[in-house]
Amino acid sequence: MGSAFFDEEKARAAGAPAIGSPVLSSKPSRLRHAATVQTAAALLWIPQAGLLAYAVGRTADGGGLRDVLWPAFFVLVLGIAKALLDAAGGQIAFDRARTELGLRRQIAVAALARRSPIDGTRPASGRVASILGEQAELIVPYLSRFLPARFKASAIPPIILICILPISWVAALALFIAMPLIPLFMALIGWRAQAASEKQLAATGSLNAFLLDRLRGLATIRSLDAVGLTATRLRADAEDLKTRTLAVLKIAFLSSAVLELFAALGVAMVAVYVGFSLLGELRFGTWSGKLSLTEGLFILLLAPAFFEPLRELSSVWHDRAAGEAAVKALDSLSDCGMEIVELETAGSAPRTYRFDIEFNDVSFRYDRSRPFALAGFNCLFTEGEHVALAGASGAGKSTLLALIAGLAPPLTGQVLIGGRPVDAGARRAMAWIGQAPHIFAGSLAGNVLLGRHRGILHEALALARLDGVAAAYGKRPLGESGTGLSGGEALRLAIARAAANPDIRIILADEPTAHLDAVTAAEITESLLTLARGRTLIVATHDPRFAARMGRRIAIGTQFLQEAAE
Ligand SMILES: Nc1ncnc2c1ncn2[C@@H]1O[C@H](COP(=O)(O)OP(=O)(O)OP(=O)(O)O)[C@@H](O)[C@H]1O
Repeated sequence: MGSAFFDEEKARAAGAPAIGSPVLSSKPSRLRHAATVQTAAALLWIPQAGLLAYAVGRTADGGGLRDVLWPAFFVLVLGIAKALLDAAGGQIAFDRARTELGLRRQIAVAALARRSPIDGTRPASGRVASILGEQAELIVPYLSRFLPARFKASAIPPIILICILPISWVAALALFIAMPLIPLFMALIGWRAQAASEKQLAATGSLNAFLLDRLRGLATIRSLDAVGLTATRLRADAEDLKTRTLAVLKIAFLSSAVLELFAALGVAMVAVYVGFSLLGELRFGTWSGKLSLTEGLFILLLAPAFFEPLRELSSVWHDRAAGEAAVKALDSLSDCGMEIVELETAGSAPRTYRFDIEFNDVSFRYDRSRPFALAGFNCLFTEGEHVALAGASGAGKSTLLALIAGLAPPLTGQVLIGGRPVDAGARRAMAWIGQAPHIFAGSLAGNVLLGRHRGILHEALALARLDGVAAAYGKRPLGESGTGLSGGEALRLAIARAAANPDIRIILADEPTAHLDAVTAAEITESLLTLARGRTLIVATHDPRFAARMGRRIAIGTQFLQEAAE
């Protein structure tokens, strides 16, 4: 089911990291290219500073216009090259980051699509929407800004140091002393920042999940006068999120303040040394006696550039914490849970043989802590049979239907359809009619056809006895989640959907007449029986009148199976 629209192998081949891989390490070469280009752009400041210092020095020594114009021209050319390189590097990094995000999202969506709808441990929809839509976006600044900034911060300061050292060992020493303090403090802060970001993202996810859940159940909340309580809980959650967001911001401000302090100290030390050297007060620290104006200016121009990459790293430091937390959150969506049966592509061609359904010694339980929902179950449903599954509530009737549909694999034993495990071909021939079918936003006809050809619409509506309702609605859209349709009409819509699919050979119905009045239940029964002519119909039901219309009745018990031919 899930793999029908996403090929994980393809995504991997395109460079997506494996599910659960905590670091974004796939195809790092393009990011390294981007970082190299941006580093080259930043390094162009060194010749620019040299040219500027030379021009000022020559002017001070009484040079003419010629000594200023040529350096000015080259400074301009280098400036243009620097801007172009910087823009190109930024674009490459951004493109790569968006591609990586897309692949990560695809993997998470594919993993979610594989999760069985009967898996109670599936992440809440609100949390999934928050992670996939909002939190995942934090990966882009992490990749496009933090990783290149880290590369620049590790490459540029040493190169500038190498340029300054031959002129003045004191200036180089001042920068060298200030440099390691910054990464040290950043690392200490970053360690706290990631934990804070993870907590903040978790709080965002759970607030979204809570909000979506309560919005869905707004009618229940109002009818049970629980609005106040819900609002109090929502306020508490929002307060919690506020506290966590402020904690993240506090760390972000702290890291900026620490960096600014050390950067300012470093530049100030160099400026004081250069100033006093030029005034002739200090006569040490160079390899060749006195510091000239050109040399002093060159050092002064390079000192802020020495700290610039570290400053940039600090400004994106928070992106790293948030990005890594987002990667973790996205990966958590790919955690293994109960998965639907793998639908092999080989079996995806329409099946032409008999659709007998066979249970061979099938056992199933939802998780280790629960008792078996089905234990050692053996049964054969021959094609075209109409079977009622009876049994006490919780006996395992819905579970049996779910196993036929391949919504989960059996723990032991086999479920075979036409002698083969459930595959795409068998799935295509199945219709599932539950008690509360999902109604999509849109018209009634659109909901019945689900993209199929309109030619079949009239017949499907007539079979489900839904033509009157359809005529009343016309092209008007149905209310959200089918508001405006009665329970019986929603069920008829589900029957019409099945009738609109000509490939249906097996109909699985889970208590279709529950909660309906006797007349509507009888109508639904008739529609289902008409739909099931020449097809297999397996119905889990507590309705004795419906069960009496079936060809066979099977009593399901947790520990036993009793079959009774009618
Ligand atoms: N998604 C689920 N996750 C965990 N346990 C489940 C899940 N669905 C059902 N169960 C448990 O499995 C057992 C069988 O449930 P099942 O829904 O198959 O019974 P049923 O016969 O269809 O019941 P009913 O007639 O009330 O619909 C029950 O103990 C139930 O609590």
